[in-house]
Amino acid sequence: MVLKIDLNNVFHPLLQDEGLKEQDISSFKEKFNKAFLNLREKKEKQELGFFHLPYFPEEEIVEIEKTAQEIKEKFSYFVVLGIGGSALGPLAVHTALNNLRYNELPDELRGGPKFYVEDNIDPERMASLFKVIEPEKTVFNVITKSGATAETLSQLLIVTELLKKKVGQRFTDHLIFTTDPEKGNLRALARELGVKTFAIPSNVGGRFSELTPVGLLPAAVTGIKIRELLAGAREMAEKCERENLWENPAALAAAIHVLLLERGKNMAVMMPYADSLKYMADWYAQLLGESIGKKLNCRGEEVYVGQTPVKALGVTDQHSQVQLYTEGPFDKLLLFLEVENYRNTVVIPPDFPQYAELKFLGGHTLNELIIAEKKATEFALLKARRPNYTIIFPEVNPYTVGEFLYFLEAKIAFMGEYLDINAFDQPGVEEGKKATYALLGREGLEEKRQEVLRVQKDPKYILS
Ligand SMILES: O=P(O)(O)OC[C@H]1O[C@](O)(CO)[C@@H](O)[C@@H]1O
Repeated sequence: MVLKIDLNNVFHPLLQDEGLKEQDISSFKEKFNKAFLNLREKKEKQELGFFHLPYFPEEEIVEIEKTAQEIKEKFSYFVVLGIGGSALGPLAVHTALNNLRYNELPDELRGGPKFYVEDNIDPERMASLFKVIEPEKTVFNVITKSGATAETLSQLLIVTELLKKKVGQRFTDHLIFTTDPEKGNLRALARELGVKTFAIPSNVGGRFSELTPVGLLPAAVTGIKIRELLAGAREMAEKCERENLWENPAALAAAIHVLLLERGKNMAVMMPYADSLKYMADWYAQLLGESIGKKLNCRGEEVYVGQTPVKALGVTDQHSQVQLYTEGPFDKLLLFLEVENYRNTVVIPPDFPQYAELKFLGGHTLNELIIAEKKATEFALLKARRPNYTIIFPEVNPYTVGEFLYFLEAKIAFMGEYLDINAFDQPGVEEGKKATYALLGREGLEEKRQEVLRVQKDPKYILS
């Protein structure tokens, strides 16, 4: 059961000038050949580690599975502390593959301990976490690729104090670190404290790290078959090696995004028709936003390129955003996520004579209804000349999720090549990070602090 990618509604004649023609793809072949060779070279030189993740070393998988088993036996709560790529993947995969009400299930029906992903540092949220977990029965998985992210390290300080109060010097038994193999504060702390630590390969950036211990450990702890995830990613990796543009799913989808971006489709909506895939749109928003939103190209010229990610949920957002998608500006490319077989079936009862006007619904299932609504929306968008494409999950399972994650990562890598930008850095977030540290009084940043404080707020623009 493999993922299918339906591109009909990108090439459909009903789209008229808003869509693409097959010739557009043919004329893109030269760009593809160059991108393909560049990526192959980067892969061979071990510059882009995510390409190798589907072939994750067996001994590391065994170690993850062993640790996950120990956690399941000893702990009742597993809390991820991380942000961005260190949180969105674990959350998306958990939501996709575990019961949607996982934490509410009785112990015997859950695949592992109760699971929380704490990315934001909203104090109300953090305080509320401490009302539902028991620290002495909790393991905190601190995830940060750089080992230097202020949000995550603040959380580490907070839970360390809490743990010390509850379990004393054994607090390190309640911590697991996932970080760079060599660099960063967290790696140094791990050495000093002797905390169990997993490595994120140094050539894998945060937003491409879901198929490393970043995602694999939380998945294994909550009962997800991580070998299946990797097997799905492997199948997709092989497809993304194809040297023919029409047969290479990542390269073709990337070409479509770039061609349509050049024609003003500067927004990319992801709209899953499944609550289980809702957080995939959050994960993808970071992947697309941070990777493709760039001021400079690889030659240092100012290009200000990007495709703004928009998150939506079918059918919920049919009653919220779809009006805009069908009649608003012609600036969007939509990506639907469709599920052929949901893991549950709910029947709409047929025999309620007193509800005569509802007869057309009775006897169907919610499964039929949600699929019909997706197809109807897709049709309405097509008629309104809005290009869209669909990734079809025969079923949401570890294998198809593995395929999906890898497909989108490879697509982003191709987009970066086509656009001649570095899809693997994020210089635009550095100014804000530095200003935060300066405001908190970090040594050596006094000048920056003064610069931030000089940007005065004019009271006349503050209303109350
Ligand atoms: O995993 P880290 O290093 O803590 O970084 C968290 C996130 O911060 C960023 O560096 C910037 O937002 C992301 O790219 C990254 O996923």
